[in-house]
Amino acid sequence: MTPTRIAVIGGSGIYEIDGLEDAKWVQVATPWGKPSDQILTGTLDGVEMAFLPRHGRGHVHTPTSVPYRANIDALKRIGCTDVISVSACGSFREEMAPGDFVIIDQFIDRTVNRDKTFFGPGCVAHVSVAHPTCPRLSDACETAARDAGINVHRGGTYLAMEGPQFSTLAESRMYRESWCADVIGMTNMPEAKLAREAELCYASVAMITDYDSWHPDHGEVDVTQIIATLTGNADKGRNLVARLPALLGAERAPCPHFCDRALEYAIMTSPEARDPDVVAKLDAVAGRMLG
Ligand SMILES: CSC[C@H]1O[C@H](OP(=O)(O)O)[C@H](O)[C@@H]1O
Ligand SMILES: Nc1ncnc2[nH]cnc12
Repeated sequence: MTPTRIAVIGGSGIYEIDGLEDAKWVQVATPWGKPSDQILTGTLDGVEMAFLPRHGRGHVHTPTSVPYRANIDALKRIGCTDVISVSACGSFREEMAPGDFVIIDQFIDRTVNRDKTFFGPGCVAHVSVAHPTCPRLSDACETAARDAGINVHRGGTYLAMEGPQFSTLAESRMYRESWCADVIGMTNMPEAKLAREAELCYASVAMITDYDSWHPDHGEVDVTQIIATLTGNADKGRNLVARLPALLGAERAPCPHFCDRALEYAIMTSPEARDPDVVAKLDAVAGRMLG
């Protein structure tokens, strides 16, 4: 058993969480630059917590400029074991209505302008992301959502687009009808891939804010409307997060889905061929395998 530390990455409209004991904002330096913001640390029901606002307080980062590698490295570096992403998303399904939550289990990565791996020349690794989210952590999120009285859907495919513009009507229809995506957002990729490389359990909670542009009875996507929906549902998100420590516990057994051992057979570069500078940057993310 090892100590649990639950990280919450808050998306648009979520820039802090309340109720933490011994709460303090800490700056974490990483070899990948500065994270989006300081990290709010503390405990909740006796469990270590960490909160990072993805876009920074005041919403300074675009979906493209979010320093995804620094964020995941910083969370790993301070001992986080589980990462829960909370994100605003558009819906491609009539039944996934604004105000509902979806526990995501698949992604289609359409982002093109982001650093997607910690590895590179001098230390090459290939992890599997066939199942990019952790079922154990997703179970806890689903239970927390149901107990909080949230209308929650278990399972859904998240289309990650580059943005920052919303989709055209033709794109929206294609993602929905041909690609069978369920929700759309701009940030969960490469975040989920990097969490897997860092051997962190990752779950994604999508808060539906709109119907994107495909829906004949709803207009174009509009940020004001998105923020109004988010604000109206902020209590639900807070309630869900508050229930996680009791569900996950202060001590954790190894992940039955191997998220915390994802690098076990992934590193290809032989020890004598590894670049020491590249290896040094991987101290937090892959120290278990390279140290
Ligand atoms: C404010 S609407 C578009 C913006 O909201 C979502 O951000 P996040 O996933 O961090 O909640 C979406 O991905 C876009 O970045
Ligand atoms: N329709 C949408 N498309 C992309 N990102 C979003 N975030 C919230 N709604 C969105």
